[in-house]
Amino acid sequence: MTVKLQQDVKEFRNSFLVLLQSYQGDYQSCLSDITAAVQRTQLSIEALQACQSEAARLQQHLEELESRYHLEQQRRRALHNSLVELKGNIRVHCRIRPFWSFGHKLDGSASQNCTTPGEVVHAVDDETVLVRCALPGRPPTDKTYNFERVYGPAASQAVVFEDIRPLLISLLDGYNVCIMAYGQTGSGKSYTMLGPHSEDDAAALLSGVHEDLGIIPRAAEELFRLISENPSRSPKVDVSIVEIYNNNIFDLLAKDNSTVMLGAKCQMATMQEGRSEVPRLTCRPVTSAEEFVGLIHKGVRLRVQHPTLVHKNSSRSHLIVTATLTTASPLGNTATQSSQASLQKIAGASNWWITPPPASSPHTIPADSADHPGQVLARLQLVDLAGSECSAVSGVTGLALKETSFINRSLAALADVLGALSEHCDHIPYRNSKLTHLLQDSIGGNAKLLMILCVSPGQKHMAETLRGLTFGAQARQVERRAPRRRPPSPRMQKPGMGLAGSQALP
Ligand SMILES: Nc1ncnc2c1ncn2[C@@H]1O[C@H](COP(=O)(O)OP(=O)(O)OP(=O)(O)O)[C@@H](O)[C@H]1O
Repeated sequence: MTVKLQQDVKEFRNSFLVLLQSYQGDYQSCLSDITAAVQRTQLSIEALQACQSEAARLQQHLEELESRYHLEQQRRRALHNSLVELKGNIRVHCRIRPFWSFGHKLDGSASQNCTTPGEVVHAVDDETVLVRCALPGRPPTDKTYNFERVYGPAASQAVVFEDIRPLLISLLDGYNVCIMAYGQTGSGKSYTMLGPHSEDDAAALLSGVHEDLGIIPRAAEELFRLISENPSRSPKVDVSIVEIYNNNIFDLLAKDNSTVMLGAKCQMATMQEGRSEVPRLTCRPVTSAEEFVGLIHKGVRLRVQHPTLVHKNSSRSHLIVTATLTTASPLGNTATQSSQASLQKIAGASNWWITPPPASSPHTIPADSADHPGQVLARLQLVDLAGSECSAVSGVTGLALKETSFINRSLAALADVLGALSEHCDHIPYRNSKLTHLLQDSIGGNAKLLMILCVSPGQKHMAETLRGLTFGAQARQVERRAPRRRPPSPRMQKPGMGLAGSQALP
């Protein structure tokens, strides 16, 4: 019995030992698996860390490349601007207004730089516009247009004005400057130049919140800010406002009560030297941005506006605001031939803000009279053109149809003038329309001319949009004389009388 028990215990021990050995084998292989897995994990962590540091290196490299690219872009743009200036090209900026479905404004972000069905015009980058042309029965095609600057629908009034600011510095440097908004009806010209409309009062478009203000009130503010930076040579500023309605010129600042509805009708006259002028045009001196904007209020209230199917507050006339700057020349009316030579030198200097000579100098002249000889004169023209439109689309009839046809004819005359200029024709047909006749010196003369091409992004406006973009692209091709500073002329005309009257340096 005892022997049997001992035998059982021995067998149990043996089988236990076999079992234990097999578990030990499993344990060993498990352990080596775990060790291998840990090693693999460590390798992965190291690889991950290596990847992470490589990604950080690439990110840094990318940031460096991006900043170099932006720098290069800025340099390229500066070179392009110098080239444009040297060749006397017209600068064209294009602004795409927000998209409104069913002709109504979308609220908030819906219209901001994202694609909505029916929205066919896009800003690809800040120099390229893309139009997705989808005609029924044809595969969609993309057309691109390049301009000096392109603003998408989200661009604020402040961003648009930032690119205008240098032109005001040029104005105070003695250059004539013209900024003109062109585009289809309802494409945002008045919004860009003046600000948003008020339902009841057209002039209230200037009294909105500051961030909504357009180029004209901002330019008035900037002009007087720049003037205040150098009070010793404060120029005198005179403002005139005219509209061209049905190919007639109306003085919107005329006092005459009988003309209160439209302003006084004016004629153009050609002076002996061939300059075109509007005689007896009202010209008001202003001493602050508020006074300047006050006059614009007065003028805009008289401007002709009618609703069309496209646009409720459609401007039916071209509005031209002219600010004329008169200041004391650094040399006075006793200037001799040699002083005239230094005058030319000063006119060619990089900064117009020239410290006046000491009071004892024989060249010193009083700075406060517009008629005083030896004055430097520069002119700023701000133009809100009436909208180009297809009468079939805008739904106009009767008198409105007549207005539309005058608007379209004057814009066609503008296109003809630009076409003749770009082909360097001997005859430029400025006199085919009051608009081109009045703006002759700004378009073909020595002014720095910026055209702001406003476009609607919707499919239904595509034909007009393509026409406008083609017009803008052609305008960019026009090479005029390089803009010149006005020389301080010994006998300067009275400011404001000659809207188009400026003389180039010889
Ligand atoms: N960028 C913009 N952001 C917000 N609203 C805009 C913008 N552009 C235009 N609008 C609005 O669109 C409407 C039409 O614009 P606007 O009156 O400036 O067009 P227009 O081109 O001057 O038209 P018209 O030639 O018929 O006078 C207005 O209600 C204006 O406030």
